[in-house]
Amino acid sequence: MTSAQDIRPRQDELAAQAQYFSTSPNASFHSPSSHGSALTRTIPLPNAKHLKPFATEDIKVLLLENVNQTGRDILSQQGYQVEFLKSSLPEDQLIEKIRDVHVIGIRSKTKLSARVLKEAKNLIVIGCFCIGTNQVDLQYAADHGIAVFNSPFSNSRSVAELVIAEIIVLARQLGDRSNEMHAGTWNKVSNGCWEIRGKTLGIIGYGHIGAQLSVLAESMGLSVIFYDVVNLMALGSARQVDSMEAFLSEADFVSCHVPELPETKGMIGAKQFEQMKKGSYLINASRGTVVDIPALIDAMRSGKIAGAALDVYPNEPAGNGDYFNSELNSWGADLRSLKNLILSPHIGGSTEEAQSAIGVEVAQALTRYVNEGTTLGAVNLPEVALRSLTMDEPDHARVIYIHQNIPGVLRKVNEIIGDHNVDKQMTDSRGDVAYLMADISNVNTTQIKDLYTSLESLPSRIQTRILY
Ligand SMILES: NC(=O)C1=CN([C@@H]2O[C@H](COP(=O)(O)OP(=O)(O)OC[C@H]3O[C@@H](n4cnc5c(N)ncnc54)[C@H](O)[C@@H]3O)[C@@H](O)[C@H]2O)C=CC1
Ligand SMILES: O=C(O)C(=O)COP(=O)(O)O
Repeated sequence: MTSAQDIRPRQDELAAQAQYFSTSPNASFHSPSSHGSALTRTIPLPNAKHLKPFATEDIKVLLLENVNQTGRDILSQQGYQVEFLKSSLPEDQLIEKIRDVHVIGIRSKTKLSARVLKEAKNLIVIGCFCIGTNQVDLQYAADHGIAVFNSPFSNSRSVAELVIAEIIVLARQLGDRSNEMHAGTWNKVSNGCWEIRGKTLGIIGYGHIGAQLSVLAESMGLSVIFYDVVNLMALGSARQVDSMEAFLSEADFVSCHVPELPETKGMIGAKQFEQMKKGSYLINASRGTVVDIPALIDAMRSGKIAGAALDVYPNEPAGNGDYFNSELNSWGADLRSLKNLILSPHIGGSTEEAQSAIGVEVAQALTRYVNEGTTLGAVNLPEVALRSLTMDEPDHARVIYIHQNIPGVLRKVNEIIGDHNVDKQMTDSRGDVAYLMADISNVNTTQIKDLYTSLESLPSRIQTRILY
């Protein structure tokens, strides 16, 4: 039986490893072949039940934006050092903190730009505890061997349910009536208030959220049409409309569910409001940049649009209690003055169910990546996995080699590892970056160090890790 003590490396082993790897190349982070030495430390863990590449207590994790307790627990139980903050950080503070950490967990607010990631010398993986990954420079991360994971659908239902609520609230001007009652005014009206039965909901972006919304809306008597750049199977009686103009002219409610992309920025602007039905409604719970807010304000003031619900904004405050101000957004005050406009603080995915599931899903992906190198579900690297290495055999090692996707690399890598018995190997590429994982046997510690040095010296190298 292996005791908990057995799976920790001895202090003298740690010291020897640290010394060995402190001599590894440590040039500037700009070069793909120059990640910090902490990434490539190989700590032997004989008899460990699960493969652990580092002394787990060396792994530093920074969690921002109030990541759910479920995720915090999973990471802490690994023995990692977990620092948890409730809000996001201003860029200068983020840069200070990110320098140190191997793992960062964020939600939709924290921008991990190339400028920030350039400072992240020890970072091997980013967990987006949300769906969207537009806040991360995915290409920069891939080019530097930093994997990015997200939770592709754990909060989709929560968003769809919120939108259903908003459709009814807008149709009945319920937000305004509630505000009036809070202010002490009784204002019983039916003018401009409608049932949703028989009306048409137009969904832009028929992905995970759009499709959930479609099913819920039909069950409440709405007809559903959708617009998407991809030809998709319509659920129930929903119908895809190919032209945006035809789509907009038919819908009573338009709800946006596209990712933030160059093509979706400002996709609903003055021209699109012009094409919408008079008295129709707009809902945006996707990303703040998708809707041109000054154009929305104009369309609502003119009476073209009878109501709108916004959950997301081009600039969002860093944390709870912060002022949703007009200094950040010149139109902030104008928005707050409009009638039948629901403003919510980016809560589409904020339910207990969604956050708890996301915490588990992303924390597990991070743990698998750190401990085993598995990239299944990564959004910016090729997806590679091998069945678990049996640690009962101490002469086994797992080689993880992230490299530029150029001709001749595999031949060179296999020349290096080919002196040993390669039990299994998998390699895949995505754009300019390739990921190789190989389990080798009949290899001792000295040979592993030689392997590491040889792999590091290849010009194609982005990152080498050897787990044993
Ligand atoms: N308010 C909130 O709290 C939340 C917001 N979101 C946002 O919602 C977005 C959508 O989420 P999912 O449905 O999971 O994404 P998804 O990737 O499953 O679906 C997006 C759909 O949009 C389509 N699309 C892409 N570009 C388009 C374009 N130019 N025109 C028309 N359609 C286009 C895609 O083909 C796809 O079918 C996320 O990217 C995220 O930004 C997600 C979760 C929570
Ligand atoms: O999942 C997403 O993409 C969201 O927009 C939800 O973001 P949040 O986790 O609430 O910051």
